[in-house]
Amino acid sequence: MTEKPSILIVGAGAIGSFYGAILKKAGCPVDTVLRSEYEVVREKGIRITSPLGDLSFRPDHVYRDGGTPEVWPDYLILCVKVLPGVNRAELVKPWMGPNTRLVLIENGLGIEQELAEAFPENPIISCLAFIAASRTEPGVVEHKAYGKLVMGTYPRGIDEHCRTLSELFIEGGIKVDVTEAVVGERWRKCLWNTPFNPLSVIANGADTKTILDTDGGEALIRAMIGEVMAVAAAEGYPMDESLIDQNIDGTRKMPPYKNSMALDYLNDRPIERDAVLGNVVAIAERQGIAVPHLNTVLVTLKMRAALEGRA
Ligand SMILES: NC(=O)C1=CN([C@@H]2O[C@H](COP(=O)(O)OP(=O)(O)OC[C@H]3O[C@@H](n4cnc5c(N)ncnc54)[C@H](OP(=O)(O)O)[C@@H]3O)[C@@H](O)[C@H]2O)C=CC1
Ligand SMILES: CC(C)(CO)C(=O)C(=O)O
Repeated sequence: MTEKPSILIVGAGAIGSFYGAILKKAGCPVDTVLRSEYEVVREKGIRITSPLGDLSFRPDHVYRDGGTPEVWPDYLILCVKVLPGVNRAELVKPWMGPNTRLVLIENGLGIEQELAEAFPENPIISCLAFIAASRTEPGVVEHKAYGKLVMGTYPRGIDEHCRTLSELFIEGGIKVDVTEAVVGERWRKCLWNTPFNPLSVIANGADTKTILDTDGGEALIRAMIGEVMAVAAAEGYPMDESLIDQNIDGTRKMPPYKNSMALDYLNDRPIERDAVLGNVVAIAERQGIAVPHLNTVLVTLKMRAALEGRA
């Protein structure tokens, strides 16, 4: 049997724990770097309930944030929230070896560049997760549904490292689409996240059904998707208008759903406002594209943050 690549998860919350468990199922050695959950995971491992079965596992090594690795991992998978004030390059630096491939499973747009600049010699694989999962208590994750990954080499292409990792995820039991144009796929995913995630926060943690069924809600979402599309097109990623209907129809078919940003808001955690919305508005400004709905939502969220002392 050939030896499987070693994996190190930095940020083993809902997403890191779930995809770490999938790679563990595929036979990879999986280590984790933890902050607040270090003690509990060292003692009890990571517990994951899932429609795929019990995915609980014990990481081969549990490191504490600020530690140093015994060996460089083949793949470092970064799954922390993308937040202002969190320097992700500094966070992963102690764990990156000369041959480590850096894998991002995080939401947002324009989130790879700073890492590509910090680690110009290391291949970067960018992934989009289509999944409903949340941490319910320290070291415990509930995977509710879905789980597909879309992944590609950043900034474009599909290299051998990306191919190998995608095959391991598939072996572990999830669906994967590999793409030559992962940045375009980020824009496609933002058609959903950029309207729904921030709006759910303004609407006090509203789920998808409440957002779409409220008088004017669907129209607002459609307008916001249209604005994201216009910015994407200006950046060289034109998309078919039919994607607006597809996003609305697909969301209506799901049970009422609270996205990851709504859950962060409801649990009094910082939200990924700039990764998901602010960066899109900044690109729109650079491109000279008017995005009045996106801008209104962004400014409103900034006001809320100012009131909460988080600006
Ligand atoms: N949950 C979901 O359903 C989906 C999430 N996503 C995206 O996936 C990404 C991860 O989200 P999710 O897993 O839900 O977030 P979680 O909050 O569940 O997990 C983030 C993890 O990062 C850890 N972390 C933060 N800083 C450090 C540090 N310095 N050292 C070690 N660990 C650290 C946190 O630890 P601590 O507890 O100490 O803060 C936590 O375990 C986000 O970009 C999100 O938008 C995408 C699709 C769906
Ligand atoms: C698309 C969705 C809703 C789940 O994959 C997500 O990205 C989120 O919860 O932020």
